[in-house]
Amino acid sequence: MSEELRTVWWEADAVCLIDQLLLPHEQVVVRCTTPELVAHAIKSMQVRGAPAIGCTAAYGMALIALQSQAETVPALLADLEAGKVMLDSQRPTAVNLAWATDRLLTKARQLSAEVATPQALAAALLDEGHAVLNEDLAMCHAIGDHGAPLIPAGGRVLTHCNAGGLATAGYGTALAPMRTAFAQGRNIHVWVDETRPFLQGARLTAWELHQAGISLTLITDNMAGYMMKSGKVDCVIVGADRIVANGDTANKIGTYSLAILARAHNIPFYIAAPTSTIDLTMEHGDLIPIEERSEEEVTHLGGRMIAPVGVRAAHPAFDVTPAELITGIITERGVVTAPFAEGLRRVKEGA
Ligand SMILES: CSC[C@H]1O[C@H](OP(=O)(O)O)[C@H](O)[C@@H]1O
Repeated sequence: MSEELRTVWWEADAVCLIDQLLLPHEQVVVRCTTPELVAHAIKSMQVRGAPAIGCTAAYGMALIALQSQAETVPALLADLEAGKVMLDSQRPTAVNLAWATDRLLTKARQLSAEVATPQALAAALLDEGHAVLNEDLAMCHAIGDHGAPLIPAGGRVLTHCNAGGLATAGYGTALAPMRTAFAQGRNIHVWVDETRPFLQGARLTAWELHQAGISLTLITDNMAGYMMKSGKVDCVIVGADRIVANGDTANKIGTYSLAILARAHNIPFYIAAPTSTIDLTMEHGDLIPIEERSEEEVTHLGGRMIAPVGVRAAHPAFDVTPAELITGIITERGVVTAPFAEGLRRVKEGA
């Protein structure tokens, strides 16, 4: 199997990441040498996917500390508070962004009484950024271990968007069960939704699975129901951007439709996500902020206008799947099934 993918990493005083806007035909590394470049990478989706955004933002906070001109620790804390506001504002739906900036700011406050200089605090925050990344990698593999046995004997999994290594530090969430089952020698086939309008499936998931040697078929989003009705899908596994206390889950636009189709065809529908994607502060899915992205991402394809000039387009980038349509939520601490509230609290609190 190809060398394990790395999506975001720290190197030579910069947050480095694969420019996902250029995949699959170009593999270009972006070096974010300033917090503003980190913010741009998140907003523009050079890096995307909830856990990958979280890892990037964690290093973004460390970069803010390392480049701060603060002469005292309290002044550095003020810079970090402002930096959190700036980074959190780049994208609203994936909870991992605010989770990561909050973790780094909380760490800074905890250490502020112990460290003597802003430089010492900055060094400690870089270590925390490394911890976030390494924990994410471990969580992805654990999700693979818990998720692989859930793939039915037929091994035919439909997935949506990209919740693979490119959406995490590496290895992936929704793709982790397929990667792990494949590594265990199982016969796996993945139906990959292209995922209009940003084409994360066609450009990123297809690239990842092809690189890993895992069998796949690319389909347009409107083929999913046909494949299910034709008996070609054994289960659905998708990622998540925010899972709230009752199990309602925000994920890429089109996920809700898949959940309805899966229920209609009695096909198991799984969410795969690390516990960092669980947000117990929100009671239900109606509270999840849904990002509206530019109309041009719908009216244009590959930089070329596909709609008539002057035509408006809607572009909600996510939708919410109600908990009652979800068979199970695969986390690094095990699989949570209905009733979700107690199980999500258990895995989130690490019990
Ligand atoms: C493992 S999180 C992946 C998640 O993020 C994607 O959204 P985007 O590409 O806009 O960042 C999509 O919802 C994926 O399921």
